[in-house]
Amino acid sequence: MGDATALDPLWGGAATVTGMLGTVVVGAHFDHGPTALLYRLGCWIGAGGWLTYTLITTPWNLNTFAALGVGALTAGLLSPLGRVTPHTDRRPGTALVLRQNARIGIEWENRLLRVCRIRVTVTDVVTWPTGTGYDVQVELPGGGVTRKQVESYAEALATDARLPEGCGVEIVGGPHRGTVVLRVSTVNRLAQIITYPADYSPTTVLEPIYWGEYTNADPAGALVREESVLIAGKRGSGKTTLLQDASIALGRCTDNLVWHLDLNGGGLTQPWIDVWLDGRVARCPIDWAAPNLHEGKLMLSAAIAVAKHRKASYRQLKRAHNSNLLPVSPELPQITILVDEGAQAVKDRELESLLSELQNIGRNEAVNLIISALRPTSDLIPVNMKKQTGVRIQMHGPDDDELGHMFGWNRGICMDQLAGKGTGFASLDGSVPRPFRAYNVLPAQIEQAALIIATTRPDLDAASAEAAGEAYDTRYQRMYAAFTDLDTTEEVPDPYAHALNPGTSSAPVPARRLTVLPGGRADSWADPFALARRTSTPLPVVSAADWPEPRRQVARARQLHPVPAALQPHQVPPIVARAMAAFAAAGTERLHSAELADALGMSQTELADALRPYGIGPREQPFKRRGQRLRGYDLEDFHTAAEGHTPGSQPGATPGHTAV
Ligand SMILES: Nc1ncnc2c1ncn2[C@@H]1O[C@H](COP(=O)(O)OP(=O)(O)OP(=O)(O)O)[C@@H](O)[C@H]1O
Repeated sequence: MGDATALDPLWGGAATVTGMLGTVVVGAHFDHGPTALLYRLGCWIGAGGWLTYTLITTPWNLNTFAALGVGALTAGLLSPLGRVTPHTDRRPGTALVLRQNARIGIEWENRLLRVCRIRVTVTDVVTWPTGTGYDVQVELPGGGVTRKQVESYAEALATDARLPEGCGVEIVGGPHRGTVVLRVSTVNRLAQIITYPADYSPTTVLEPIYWGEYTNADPAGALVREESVLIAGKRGSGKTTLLQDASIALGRCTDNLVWHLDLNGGGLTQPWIDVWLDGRVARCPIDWAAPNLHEGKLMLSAAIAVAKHRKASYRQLKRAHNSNLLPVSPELPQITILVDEGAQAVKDRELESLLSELQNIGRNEAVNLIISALRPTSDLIPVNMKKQTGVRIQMHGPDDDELGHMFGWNRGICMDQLAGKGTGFASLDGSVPRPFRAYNVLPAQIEQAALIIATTRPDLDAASAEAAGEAYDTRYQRMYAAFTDLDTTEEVPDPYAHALNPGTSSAPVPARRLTVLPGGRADSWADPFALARRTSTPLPVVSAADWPEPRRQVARARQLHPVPAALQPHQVPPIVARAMAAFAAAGTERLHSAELADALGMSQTELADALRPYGIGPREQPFKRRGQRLRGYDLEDFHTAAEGHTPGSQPGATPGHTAV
């Protein structure tokens, strides 16, 4: 046939070799397995050999046709061998796992036998999507081996596995009590600083709030509708930063009010309320802040009064909702008191008993506590307070003992698993403590959040405000004085006294001097409200921006950000609040129309239509952003609308603005 076609028989050999090589390469790439590979190679050899032979001789005789027929028949009969089936790998145990994880499974079975003397079966190995570790699911043997036994070996297992510094093995429950999941981190994600995600959009306290990330990048947080939180850590370990994370997360909840109790001079609160003191927002983002002992007692007494009042007054509401738990809402918000440096607070016996009483009675009535302390020991946190706390957090420090004091002993955790400031262990309702990193948050970001939260946070329901009494009504005057470095014993002139009480002169407000009486249970000592009533004249509730400037340069800020004359309770329309959140997320005060529309998931026309009723429209003058000169929106217009809007009011169009 070679003569007839003028083809050299070498081409037959070349085609055979090329086909075989191709089969090997493709087979290796797709992991076809040895049987399929041998079958395919056999086919190439048979077909290639026949072709070469016929090129040398001729196909036109009975022998070559018989050989062709026998070859084709054999290939057909053996064809099932050439079928490619998905590759599986059977490991010791019952389950099938992917081949790259099989080795890990066998390693961990051997390790558990070596370190814990427990013969387990690995049933699954799942690599984390972040690539920073993996979960090993193991089946415990029968005969009384428990999860707790494995837990106590967590540190030894991490050492045996030669995990990098800062990485560890967490032992958590599996689908049933006979299984355990070992969460093995292989990259020290805790060593990476994570900033608070710039999302200040409205949310609810009925869902968990988040303050950081676990090692596998899951969000770290807790549901704080009912559970109180205890955060312990040495100085500089990141407690205040964590409380700031919680303040942002809770501030975003439209059914929660944040109160701060910081006896170290109010450092926790200051970055929040500067925007209010400077007159940039009409409402204080933090509903009440107590920077000293006297104010702290007023606050806690008011909180207890609210809780007791709610217990008695909202029975019908609970019945209507068929719920034992007070149904919180923007009209009936939870109050969460964040106490920075609780040790200072519990040094004072009266404050301590107020805190304890509130913690005992406030759960159902949605008056909750988040407390930080230097140590989780009974000298700094009363035993009962710790016992009543469902969410416990211990920040990083040099002493492993602190973990024992906080979570109990032999939990298989150690400080080596953490990575310094801002990292800690969190345990929710007695669960195995998990290492996490708290979001880092800097003052500029708190200010951004404060601008939004000042407009989206709820007001205390009227009934609770009445129960909280005069101390609550007049809190802003005292906060203003305390946070602008005014001496609270100084006389603060009241510019509204004359206007509100015609016929009287603009009398100065008497100094507030509260005497705190020592000793006894909360109900045995003097009512701080009565003291406050005796020593202070009631003042109207007004915006800080309307008060006389004390020692701050607020005039310039007021010129830049004029605020309405009086502080009126009002609600910000959701579209305005969402847009403000988009500005904050973008970290800018001006956004092009397309950018804002994209951020809100609307078309530009829909956006313009939605904002028009509030008098907001794109600015006439285009502005440059990211190299493009286009028309867009200015945050200032949203602030004006947010501050000016009251329910039922008819907002008019802002002069100078036109719709898209
Ligand atoms: N989550 C974090 N990420 C990165 N750095 C952090 C984090 N938390 C805290 N830090 C760093 O640690 C420093 C101290 O933090 P912070 O003031 O929150 O600690 P603290 O425990 O409240 O201290 P103190 O008890 O002295 O008030 C911060 O200035 C910051 O540099």
